[in-house]
Amino acid sequence: MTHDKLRLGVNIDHVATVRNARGGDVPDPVRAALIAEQAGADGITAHLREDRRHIVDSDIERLATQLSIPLNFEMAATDEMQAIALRHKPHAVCLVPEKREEKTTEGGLEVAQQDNKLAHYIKPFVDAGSRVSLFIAANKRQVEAAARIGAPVIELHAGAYADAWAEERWDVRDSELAKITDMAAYADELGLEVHVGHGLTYDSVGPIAVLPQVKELNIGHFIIGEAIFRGLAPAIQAMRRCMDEARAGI
Ligand SMILES: CC(=O)[C@@H](O)[C@H](O)COP(=O)(O)O
Ligand SMILES: NCC(=O)COP(=O)(O)O
Repeated sequence: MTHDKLRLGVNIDHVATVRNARGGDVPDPVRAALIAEQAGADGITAHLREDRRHIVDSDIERLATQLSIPLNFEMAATDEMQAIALRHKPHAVCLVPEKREEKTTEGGLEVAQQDNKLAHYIKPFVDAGSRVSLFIAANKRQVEAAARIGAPVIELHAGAYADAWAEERWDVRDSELAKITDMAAYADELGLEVHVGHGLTYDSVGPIAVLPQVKELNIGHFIIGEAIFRGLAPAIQAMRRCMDEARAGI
C-alpha cells in the first residue's frame, strides 16, 4: 500500500469554548478556521453539541458559507442534528456519541447494537452527498458494524491512547496503539476509509501518522492550546511537520 498524503483536519471547537466562557463574539472560531485553511489544514472539524457548549448554529452557518476546504460536521445522531446537517450539506458528517455530563467525547459510537437504526439514519446524508463517518472505538464489533451499515468512513477514537501517553502509562499506550493499528488494517480490508482523532499531540501523532491505512487525522485541543504560545498558523504547521516526518520515516 502506498503512503499517500495524510490529511489534517483542524478542530476549532476549542476556540468557541474560550469565546463562550465570556458569552461574547471573541475569539471567533470561524476566523480560526480561515487561518487554519491558510496554514495548510486540509479540512475543518466542528462539533455542534446538543448543549451548544462550544460551537453554535451560527458558527456552522458561517463555516458552511466561508470555508474553501471541506467541513467535517461532528454531531450526535438526533433528529435535530440531522435537519441541521441536511440544511448545510457539509462535505462530511461524523456521528459521535454525546453524554451531557462528559467533559469531552469519552467513548466511541455504539454502532453494533443499533445498526438497523443507524443504517436508516445515515441514508439521507448519503443521498445528499455528504460523506458519513462514524466515530468509534478501535473494536472489531464496531468496525464490522460500520461496514455492515454502509458507512464509507470510520474515525477511530484515539483518546485512550493519547491519555496513556500523557500519563506516561507506556504499557497502556502500547496496547491502545496496537488496537488502533489492528483495527485500521481490518477496516481498510473491509473497504472503509480510516480516520483517527481525539487528544493527539506533537508527541503522540507520529505512531498514528505512520499507519498506511490512515487517511486523515482530526486534531483540535492540543493545537489550539499550543496556538496560545506560538500562534495558530505555526502550531498547525508544526503538527503538519510531525505528521509528514513520521509518514516519511524521518
Ligand atoms: C468527537 C471529538 O473527539 C471532538 O468533537 C473533540 O473531542 C472536541 O469536542 P469535545 O471536546 O466537545 O468532545
Ligand atoms: N474527532 C476528533 C477531533 O475532532 C479532535 O479532537 P481533539 O484533538 O480536540 O481532542
